[in-house]
Amino acid sequence: SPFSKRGYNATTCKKTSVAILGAGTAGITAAQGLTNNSVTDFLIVEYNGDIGGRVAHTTFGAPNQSYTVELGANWVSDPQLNNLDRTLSFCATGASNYSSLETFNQDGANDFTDLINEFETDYSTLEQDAGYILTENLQDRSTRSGLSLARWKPGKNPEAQASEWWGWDFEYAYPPELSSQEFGIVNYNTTFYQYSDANNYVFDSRGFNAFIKGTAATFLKPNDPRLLLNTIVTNISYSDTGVTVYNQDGSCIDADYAICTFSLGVLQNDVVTFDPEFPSWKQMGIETFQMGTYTKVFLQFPPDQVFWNKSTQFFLYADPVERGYYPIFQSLDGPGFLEGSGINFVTVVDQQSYRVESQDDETTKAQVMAVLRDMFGAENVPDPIAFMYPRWSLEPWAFGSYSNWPPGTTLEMHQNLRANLGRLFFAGEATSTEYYGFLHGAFFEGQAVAEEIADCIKKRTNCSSEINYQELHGTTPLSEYDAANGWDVSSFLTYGFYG
Ligand SMILES: Cc1cc2nc3c(=O)[nH]c(=O)nc-3n(C[C@H](O)[C@H](O)[C@H](O)COP(=O)(O)OP(=O)(O)OC[C@H]3O[C@@H](n4cnc5c(N)ncnc54)[C@H](O)[C@@H]3O)c2cc1C
Repeated sequence: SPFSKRGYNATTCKKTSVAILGAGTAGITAAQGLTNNSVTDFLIVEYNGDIGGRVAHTTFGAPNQSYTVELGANWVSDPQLNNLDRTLSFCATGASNYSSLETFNQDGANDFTDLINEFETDYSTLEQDAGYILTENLQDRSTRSGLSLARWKPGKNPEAQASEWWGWDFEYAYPPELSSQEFGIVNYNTTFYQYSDANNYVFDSRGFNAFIKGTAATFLKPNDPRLLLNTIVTNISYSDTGVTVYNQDGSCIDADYAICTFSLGVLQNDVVTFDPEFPSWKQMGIETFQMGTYTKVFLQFPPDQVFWNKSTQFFLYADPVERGYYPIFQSLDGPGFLEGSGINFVTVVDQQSYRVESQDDETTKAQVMAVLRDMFGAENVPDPIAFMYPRWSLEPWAFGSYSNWPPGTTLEMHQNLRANLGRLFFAGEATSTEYYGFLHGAFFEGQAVAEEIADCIKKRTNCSSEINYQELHGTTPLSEYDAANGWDVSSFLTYGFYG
């Protein structure tokens, strides 16, 4: 038997009907879904001391000038806001205006909005081609080749690269060469065309996860014994009749069913062992999808010495050497946001994130300050009074920020990531076919799995297995674009250019 199980005595395991592993968005909506279906015998097991997962915030700023800032998820679109939960509507948000943008290079202000416009025109062709790929069931390709076919060729032009980063990497946390054209476009369109292209930036002093806590409070009492915080799962044994969960503190849980909501990063890093080992179709699903990293580096300047235009939201920087080197600064000290805060933050993704997250604060601060002084003039930029950033790629309960769909990867492969193994089910942002990466992806997946399990419990029958593919094919037949494969949109023909 696996090492991690040595010393456990099965008779002392806590017994429950459903073990929910993780108290992030998917875990909490799963518990809500069970409750709504009269299944109240569940245990939620969470690594951290609080619920919320990757919707996480902290207090940032100099003494007496501190504010709540979001380390993880930050944006939510308007109708989504109401869809998710009513408590969300009371979160303070500001509308992000992506036209409120100034562009820079190493010599200061430099207007390259013509390149951004050019990218947007070619992106429309990319979208249209993605529609053909999907509806004609053609072979997928990378967004890089899709963009090249649409005549977008940034080459080594730093301003063109920055325009492209702003239009692609900023959303997916991966460059175009590592992203699927077909599903990347699906992902964007199902969110921003289906819901709304209004993207609201949350800056609520309670933190964005107030909505998850608000949701949890509708069915969990204060200190509810069903919520096991600070409990680290190390091994999960599963079969067609039940699941046993072993924790680092020596405790264990015997459950009829379990829902694993751990991030793709956690699954890929082998920090939790599964018994029996995953079959190859499952392992392939896990290893094929990608866990991205997106890092927000926060700076606070003396509020009376703010050196940027306070009516502008975004400041895009084109580095002459490295693509994606401190590319986007975002002001929180502006109308509708944290006015008077002096806070500005810069976002990096992918390889730049890994570099920033593995170096110390002082090194990163010196690099960011050098960029800001190139952009705004050394004489105008004072030293920051506060500096901080999270290290998502190193968090043992996340190992990254959110998932991405690689080029040439079929819906069948994604279904393998979603599908259950006996009584062990999976939910989270990465298992969402349309909304992977997004908070609402996790939200819907948690709910859907809960409904499925509640149904099995009520009918007193074994859950039938979710579909999986032992043999992967080059493409996915159109007939498989259905609910059984996680494809819930009524018709993709109504989106984008086919609308
Ligand atoms: C920097 C960043 C920016 C983002 N921006 C946005 C955005 O603007 N808009 C948007 O919609 N989405 C955004 N996201 C994505 C969004 O945060 C996620 O999609 C969503 O929060 C994922 O929820 P989940 O329930 O799937 O996973 P999680 O929130 O990761 O929940 C899983 C839970 O499992 C727990 N866990 C892990 N391992 C163990 C273990 N061994 N034992 C016990 N518990 C464990 C974790 O602690 C966690 O609480 C962003 C994410 C990051 C990190």
